[in-house]
Amino acid sequence: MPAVRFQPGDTVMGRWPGSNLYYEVKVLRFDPKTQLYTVIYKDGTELELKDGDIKSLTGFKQGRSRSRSRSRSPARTRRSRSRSPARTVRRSSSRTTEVRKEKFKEVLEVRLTPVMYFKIFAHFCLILGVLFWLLFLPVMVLALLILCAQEDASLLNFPLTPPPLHSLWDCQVFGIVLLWLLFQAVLSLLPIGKVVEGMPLKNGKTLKYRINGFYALIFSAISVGAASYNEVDLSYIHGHFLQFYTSALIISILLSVYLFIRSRWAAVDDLAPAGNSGYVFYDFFMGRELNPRIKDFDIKFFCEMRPGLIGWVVINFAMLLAEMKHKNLDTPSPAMLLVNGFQLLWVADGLWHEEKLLTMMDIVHDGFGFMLAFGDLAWVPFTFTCQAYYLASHPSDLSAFWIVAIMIMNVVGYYIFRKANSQKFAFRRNPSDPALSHLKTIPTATGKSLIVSGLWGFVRHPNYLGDLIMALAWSLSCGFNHVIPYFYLIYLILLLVHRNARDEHQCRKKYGLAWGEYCKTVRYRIFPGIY
Ligand SMILES: NC(=O)c1ccc[n+]([C@@H]2O[C@H](COP(=O)([O-])OP(=O)(O)OC[C@H]3O[C@@H](n4cnc5c(N)ncnc54)[C@H](OP(=O)(O)O)[C@@H]3O)[C@@H](O)[C@H]2O)c1
Ligand SMILES: CC(C)CCC[C@@H](C)[C@H]1CC[C@H]2C3=C(CC[C@]12C)[C@@]1(C)CC[C@H](O)C(C)(C)[C@@H]1CC3
Repeated sequence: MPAVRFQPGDTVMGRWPGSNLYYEVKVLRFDPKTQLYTVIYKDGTELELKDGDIKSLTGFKQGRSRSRSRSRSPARTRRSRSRSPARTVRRSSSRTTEVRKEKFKEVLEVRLTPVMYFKIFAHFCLILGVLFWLLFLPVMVLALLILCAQEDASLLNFPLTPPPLHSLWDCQVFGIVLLWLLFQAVLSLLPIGKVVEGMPLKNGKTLKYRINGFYALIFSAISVGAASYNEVDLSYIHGHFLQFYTSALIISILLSVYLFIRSRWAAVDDLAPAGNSGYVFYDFFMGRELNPRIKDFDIKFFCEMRPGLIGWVVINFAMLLAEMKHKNLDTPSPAMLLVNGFQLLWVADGLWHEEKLLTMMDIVHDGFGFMLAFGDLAWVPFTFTCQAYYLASHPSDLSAFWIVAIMIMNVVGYYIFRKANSQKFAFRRNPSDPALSHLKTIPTATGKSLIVSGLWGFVRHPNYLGDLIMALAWSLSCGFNHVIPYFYLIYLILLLVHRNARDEHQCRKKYGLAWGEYCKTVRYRIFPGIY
């Protein structure tokens, strides 16, 4: 049994339930049976806290120099936090009521400052913003798909006539999507491929992941090929594309609700840094739990890499067959072949390097909520396929010159993307790797260094640049008749510019002056000479 660290009367720092905020509290007693401390906050609130939620004043002050957000009064920020079911709140005595009245007066006085008005306004905007994205994203994908299928796929055709609701639903399609998810889940659980450890979590532990994405791609390709060979008509996907989207959307909503509900029972250490504000819609959108798992099955890792990504290439193939069928072609058009080939390469590359995803912010930092569930299961397979969907019903006659130019562009983009990602990964794993000894570096106070030559000395995010060059090649394959095939490129520019800002903010915090020096040496973020 662990020793009792604190005695009645000790002043310590207690975590406010469901948040990462600590306040000064007094220990009232310790219950050896439940192993809980009863503590009293300055506003008279009595709570029972676990040992792990209490820090000594000295220990906390040392930690606080790292995190400055924890010294406010709980009464001022209580509305933004949720309560943990594991703990009980007791407020009873008249003394408590008196203290609370006093505190309420103080709170009102504080709230009436312009800063507090601004904060309330900012929170209000945040909730409105999240509600907007929750409704807007699914509708936008639907609009994109409707537009893509129209003979004249011009944006000028807005507003679109929405299809009748019942036409968006098909039980059989829903069943196929469920089967696809199940098939991919079974493949991911097969005892093939190595098992690796993820990055250390807040509590110092690591999770294990089975890396077999590339095998899953091969298995899926063989299964789809066999189905097609046995005259299963894959162009059915093209004919029922809206219904497929609706099914994926419904599943992503159900999954997000499940994730949100189960997060109520998650331990504090399992929660993501963002997504635990106490605002229901915001937390639902961002995701509360960092790595939700059912036994060893990691739901986030699975969704990020499997059903959507592999689904993307299967849908592309279905569009290729649909193009041949509808246009009575013996072979697919060159544009369709380019799009299929380029995107298959991108997906295969991602699955080949699946392990690297474990170090990315999506896995290490972001919670798994509606944004990623919808993103992985609906956004990726139904917007990333938009070029193939477009080509299935719109011609793009490419001259031999264009075909070669586009292929060169994709090769250049892929080279930059792969080389930059692999170089950084190898350098992080072993900075003294002899193969990287030619690279110039800047040391940082954390002990890690930053590469400042080669691709990482050209721009600060060469991997983003490579990705964008490839996206441009994919879009150019569809010609210049409509802007719709450029949707992916526009999305990627916005996403990567935002991601770059987020990443640079983190790096500035992590590396301080060294990051400043890196930015001075390598002036442009993504586009040389422009941004
Ligand atoms: N198609 C899509 O939808 C999509 C969306 C997002 C991302 N992506 C792709 O995913 C790939 C990974 O992107 P990511 O967003 O995870 O960012 P990333 O560029 O792979 O990682 C950024 C991190 O790299 C390290 N770093 C930065 N500059 C460095 C330098 N000069 N030397 C050494 N290390 C340095 C820093 O972390 P540490 O110092 O802590 O190691 C930084 O936080 C990219 O190729 C991107 O294009 C694709
Ligand atoms: C508007 C939204 C709903 C946006 C949703 C975005 C996410 C679906 C993407 C954000 C980062 C993306 C990403 C991959 C998949 C899609 C995202 C999660 C990725 C895992 C695909 C495989 C690649 O090789 C990759 C590892 C580079 C890539 C990383 C980023």
